[in-house]
Amino acid sequence: MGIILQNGKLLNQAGELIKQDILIEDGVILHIADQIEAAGHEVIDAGGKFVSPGLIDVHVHFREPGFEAKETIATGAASAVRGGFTTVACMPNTRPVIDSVETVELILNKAEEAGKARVIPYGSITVRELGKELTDFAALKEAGIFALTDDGVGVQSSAMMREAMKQATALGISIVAHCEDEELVPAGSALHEGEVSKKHGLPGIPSLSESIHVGRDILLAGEAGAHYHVCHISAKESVRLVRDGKRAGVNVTTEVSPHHLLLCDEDIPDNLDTRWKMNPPLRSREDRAALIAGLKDGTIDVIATDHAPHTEEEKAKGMERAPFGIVGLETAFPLLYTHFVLTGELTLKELVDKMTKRPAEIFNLPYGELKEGKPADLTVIDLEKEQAINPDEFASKGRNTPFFGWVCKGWPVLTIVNGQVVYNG
Ligand SMILES: NC(=O)N[C@@H](CC(=O)O)C(=O)O
Ligand SMILES: [Zn+2]
Ligand SMILES: [Zn+2]
Repeated sequence: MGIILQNGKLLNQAGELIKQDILIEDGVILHIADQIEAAGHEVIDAGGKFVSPGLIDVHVHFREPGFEAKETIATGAASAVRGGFTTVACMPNTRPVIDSVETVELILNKAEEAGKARVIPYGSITVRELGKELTDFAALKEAGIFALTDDGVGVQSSAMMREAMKQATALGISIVAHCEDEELVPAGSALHEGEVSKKHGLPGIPSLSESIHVGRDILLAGEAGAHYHVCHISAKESVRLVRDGKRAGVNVTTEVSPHHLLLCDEDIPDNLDTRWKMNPPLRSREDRAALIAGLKDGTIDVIATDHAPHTEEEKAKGMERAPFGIVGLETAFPLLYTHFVLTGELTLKELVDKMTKRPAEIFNLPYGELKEGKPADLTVIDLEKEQAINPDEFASKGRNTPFFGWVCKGWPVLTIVNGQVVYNG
């Protein structure tokens, strides 16, 4: 016996919403048609709502092992499916760092136990993310990593990155980079270096600290023939470099976070509330415009949340001392739908593709599309439902979001992973 999801509306190639039924059996999409007879199957009525391929997020921080007060794999995976995400790739800046087969296995086991979103761990590029010694890429690949990254910090040594690109390419693994040249980042800086940091008399984080690594790495990726992916792109110069790299035939891809698309440094309140503190920082209004342009012209491939939960106590330490990072899984779709699709900046299909099909394509995942024979990962989204963002309702332990109180439409109401209903809100 399978499940029939009846009465949902699916996007077709032309971007129109068409009413279709979906038959799911043994975790797989068996059949999609205008109408499928119940014939003994369990029926779920989608009530005319939008049925999307399950959302994919290639950049989340789940904090386990080591920082379980911020988030665990179970709470992170529950947060993911509440936000409509069926597959998430979790970052290795845990303690221990995900630099060994044992830690990869621990995460895969915890994710399996949680039984919510599919969680695929990144392995670190360097041992303990210290930038001194490469990890055993072949062993990590064998253990089931998503890709390699030292997210949280940049790989400072060009020689180390050059060698990483060579080894990863030989094994068919992507290199994913947090781009930050530490020498260009003043101690204690928290805001983008610009008018707003000046106004507050604070040292700033220059765009160059990101763009220098983006440029360097695109050259290295070109040499190695690597797939190189830039994390949380934030500066207009970085967008230009990625655009040029693509034109030159380098296999460079990039992601942007909802907060960098929606906010800029001018939006940071004068009291310097730490819910506006993340790395990279909110940059200028022109940077934000360049990110939107890059998203539209395909320079920026995907949207990823960089979900980065921290405790209330840590975030209460003030702009200079609080940790960088905001949560994002449970607000991404409604925020982007409301502020980009309903405003006419993006079509629904463009937004959904950046959160499903495209991340699957660039990382070779068998998900991201509603097609017969594909794993049954899908999300029912109520495009009419309107409500305010309320962090107290999050499944995540993290409550640190600058979007509290924002009224949005487009809330995920039902999430299915591998044919199992894992969220029904
Ligand atoms: N983005 C952030 O502000 N913080 C991330 C680290 C990172 O993504 O670089 C974290 O781990 O908290
Ligand atoms: Zn990062
Ligand atoms: Zn991150």
